Amino acid sequence: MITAYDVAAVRAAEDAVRRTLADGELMQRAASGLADVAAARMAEEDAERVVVLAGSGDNGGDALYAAARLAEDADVTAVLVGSRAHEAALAAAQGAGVDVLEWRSGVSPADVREALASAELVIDGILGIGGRPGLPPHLSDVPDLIPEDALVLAVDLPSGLDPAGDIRSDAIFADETVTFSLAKPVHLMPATEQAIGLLTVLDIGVPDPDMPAVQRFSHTDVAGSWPVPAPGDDKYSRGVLGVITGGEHYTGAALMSVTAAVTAGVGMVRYVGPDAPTNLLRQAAPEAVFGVGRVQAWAIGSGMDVDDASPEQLSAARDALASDLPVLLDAGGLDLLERPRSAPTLLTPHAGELLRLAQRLGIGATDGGELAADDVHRAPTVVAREVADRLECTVLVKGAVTAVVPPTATGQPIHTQADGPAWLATAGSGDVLAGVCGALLAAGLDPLRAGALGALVHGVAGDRANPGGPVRAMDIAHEVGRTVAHLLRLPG
Ligand SMILES: NC(=O)C1=CN([C@@H]2O[C@H](COP(=O)(O)OP(=O)(O)OC[C@H]3O[C@@H](n4cnc5c(N)ncnc54)[C@H](OP(=O)(O)O)[C@@H]3O)[C@@H](O)[C@H]2O)[C@@H](O)CC1
Ligand SMILES: Nc1ncnc2c1ncn2[C@@H]1O[C@H](COP(=O)(O)OP(=O)(O)O)[C@@H](O)[C@H]1O
Repeated sequence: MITAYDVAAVRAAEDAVRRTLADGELMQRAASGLADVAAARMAEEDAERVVVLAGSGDNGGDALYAAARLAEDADVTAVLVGSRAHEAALAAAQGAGVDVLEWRSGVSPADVREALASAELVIDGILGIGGRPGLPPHLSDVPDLIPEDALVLAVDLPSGLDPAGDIRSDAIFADETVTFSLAKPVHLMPATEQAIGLLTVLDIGVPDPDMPAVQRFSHTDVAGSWPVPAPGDDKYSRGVLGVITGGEHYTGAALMSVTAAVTAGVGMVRYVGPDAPTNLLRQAAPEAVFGVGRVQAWAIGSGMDVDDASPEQLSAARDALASDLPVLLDAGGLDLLERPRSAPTLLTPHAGELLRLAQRLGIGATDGGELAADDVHRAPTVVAREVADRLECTVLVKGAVTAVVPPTATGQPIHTQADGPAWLATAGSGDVLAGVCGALLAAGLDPLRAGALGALVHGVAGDRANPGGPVRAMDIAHEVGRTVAHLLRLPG
């Protein structure tokens, strides 16, 4: 399990350790680890010219101490970009022969532009966990001044990112981020992760706080979490999933969700839908049985328009929502949930569906205006959290980084997964995800685990279905069973 802790918990853990150490020792550990990583990358890339961007806080201090260490073997320039600089670290850098330039405000000075233009490695120590989202205004063109082929190493986090990972903002994009002992939400959240690059966590001796803020399953966690049948199991004890998806128009959604549930290893699927998808399924997914019956969980709504759904589908969906069984709601099914349920409930919207759902619930933008697509794009997990709190259910927001957000009152961490290639953005891919997560709900997993493990397996299956190339949704569905077998075999 990969785990991240919120900034307040990280600071408290660091403070507790710092009190037991000599003054400045923790920063020395951070700087020395950072310099080792930088030196290793320079050796790999045959790079000699380093530019260190150093801000006002301790993040700049880490970067300047690392600059001092690197100056023994490389040509190092430090650019002071904040209103102040960490005094002792600056003195160390100067003492080691680092060339120091200043860019404290206004447009970039010519000597800074020149240094950056010839940099082979740029160390970004402008802002760390004390940063507010967005680059300081005078530094907004820093990303454009860094040469395309220079390696960018961020200290703790790429400057400009929201340390809490809630809000998307202008930031430096790193090839690698070196953080210290503990990952923070910024490293794992959908609004920020894409700027992190490779994440390297260096141990500087800070122990894990009690409560994580974000968790992520690794591939090797699947073996301990996936429902594996025991000799005494039968198809009913393994879990029957009721599937109410597709319709006369979106027949394929029924096929993809049912196929994925079957290949994910559900005990049995009962499909409820009109003639066209039913006839298709009789041919293409003969494992399914048809009509309402006893189930352990429901997956409702993929490719199902509430205005167009069959009366049998609508009545089965309403009965499911009124029952005490776990329910997954996707796509059109999201329109059916009007109030909190007492049973486990997992919503699986993409960004557009999340916007529609939030608007229907009267959730506004932070400035008090009407919520718009851009608000969801900027802060997907913040909107998902509002929906989760109001409907007392778990909300899985799909994307390159998929986040599974429980209601605040549960005190559970958010889960995020980023296991699949962008080729997964293809019609029907979400229907497959609904089938996999539904199978896990039917097996008795809670919505948070069902959503996170489902997203992991869906992503890995998408990759394995055609490594490095395009993938069609049905191929993801067909790959799910083999993917589960592959993941279950991984050594722990
Ligand atoms: N804690 C530990 O034990 C260890 C910590 N370590 C390191 O310390 C780092 C945290 O250091 P930190 O707390 O000094 O915060 P940091 O991010 O460097 O500077 C924030 C300052 O910048 C400013 N500012 C903020 N946002 C801004 C913006 N958008 N635009 C413009 N200015 C902005 C703001 O100043 P203000 O504007 O409020 O006056 C604030 O004071 C951490 O990431 C890690 O690298 C390691 O050494 C290991 C041990
Ligand atoms: N850029 C991306 N990288 C990786 N996965 C993605 C990306 N974009 C979308 N996905 C995944 O593809 C699936 C798309 O689901 P969805 O939008 O509901 O498609 P549909 O409604 O056509 O079935 C989701 O699982 C999502 O996480």
